[in-house]
Amino acid sequence: MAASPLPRWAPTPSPSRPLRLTSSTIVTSWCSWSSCQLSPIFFPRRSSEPSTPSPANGVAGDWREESRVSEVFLTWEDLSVTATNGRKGHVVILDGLSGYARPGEVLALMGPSGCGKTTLLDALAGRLGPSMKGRGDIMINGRREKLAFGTSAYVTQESVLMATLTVAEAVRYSAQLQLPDSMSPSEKRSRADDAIKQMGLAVVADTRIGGRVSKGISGGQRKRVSICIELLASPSLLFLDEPTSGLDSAASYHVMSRIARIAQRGGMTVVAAVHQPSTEVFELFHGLCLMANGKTVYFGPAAKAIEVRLRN
Ligand SMILES: Nc1ncnc2c1ncn2[C@@H]1O[C@H](COP(=O)(O)OP(=O)(O)OP(=O)(O)O)[C@@H](O)[C@H]1O
Repeated sequence: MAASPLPRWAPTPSPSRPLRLTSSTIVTSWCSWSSCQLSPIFFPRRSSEPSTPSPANGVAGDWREESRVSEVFLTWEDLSVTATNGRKGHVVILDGLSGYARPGEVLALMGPSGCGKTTLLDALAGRLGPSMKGRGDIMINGRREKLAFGTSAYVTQESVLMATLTVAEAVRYSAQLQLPDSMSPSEKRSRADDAIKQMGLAVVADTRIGGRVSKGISGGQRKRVSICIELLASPSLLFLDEPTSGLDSAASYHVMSRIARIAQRGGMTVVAAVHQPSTEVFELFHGLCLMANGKTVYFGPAAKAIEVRLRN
C-alpha cells in the first residue's frame, strides 16, 4: 500500500460513517476563555484525562478507532511544519504552535501574508502536500484519533462552482452526490433547501451562479454557496480559508455572521483564516490566533486581544 503523504498525526478523512457521539469519545472539560491565563500564549488545561498518546510521552502514535463525534474540541501542541524546498533544503513554515478550537465558536487565524495561516489550516485538516512534513500533536477531543468522513469540511479560497447552474441546482446536486445512500432523494433535497435558507440564499435560489462571461450572483453570495455546499453534511468541524477575501465589509459581515450563528446553534467548531476583518466582523470571533513568521504571537479570546493591545 502506498504511504500516505499526510502526517501520521493529522485527522485524516475515512470512509463514510454516521455522525454520532460514541462511548469512546472523551469530551474534555476546558477552562473557560476568561479563566485562562492571558498573553502571550495560553493553553487549555485538561481535567483528569487519561494519558494522551504523543511522541513526547513515548506512547505509540498509531491511530485509535475512528471517532464519530458530534462535537469537536480540536487541539494542537508544539506543531511544526517544514517544507522541502529544492536547493535550500528544509524551510520551517510553522514553528512550535499550540492552540485549540472549541465547539460553537469561531477561531480566527490572523497575521500578515505569508505568516502561515493556510499552512496551519492545512495541517489541522490533514491536507499538507507531499513536500510538507509535520511534527507535533493534533488531537480530537483530547485524543489522537481519525475523524470519520463527513466530520470536517474545508472551504478553500477559490470557489469551484458551475456558472450555468442556479444556486438551488448547485446545492441540490451536491446534496444528491454527497449525502449517504441511506437518505432518500426527498430528504436530500430538503437538507439542501434548509442549507440554502440557513445561508440566507433563498432569495437567489433560482438565479444562475454565473461567471466571468455571464453575470450571476454576487461575490458574497458565491462565497456563501461554497460554504453552503460544505455545510450539507453537517460537519462538526469547519475550516475556512479566507472566507471574506474580495468582499466588501457588509458582505464579509453577512458571510461571517451566518457562519458564527450556525456554529453557535449546532455546536460546530470553526477555524477560519481571515485577512483584515472590519471591527464588526472581528467582534464575531470568539478566539484569535495571531501569527507572525510561522509562530503564534497571541492566542486567546479575540476581545481580550484588543485590551492587550491598548495596554501595551
Ligand atoms: N510548498 C512550499 N514550499 C516552500 N515554502 C512554502 C510552501 N508552501 C508555502 N510556503 C511558504 O510558507 C509560508 C506560509 O504560507 P501560507 O500560505 O501558509 O501563508 P498565509 O499566511 O496563508 O499567506 P496569505 O495570507 O498570503 O494567504 C510562505 O512564506 C510561503 O511562501
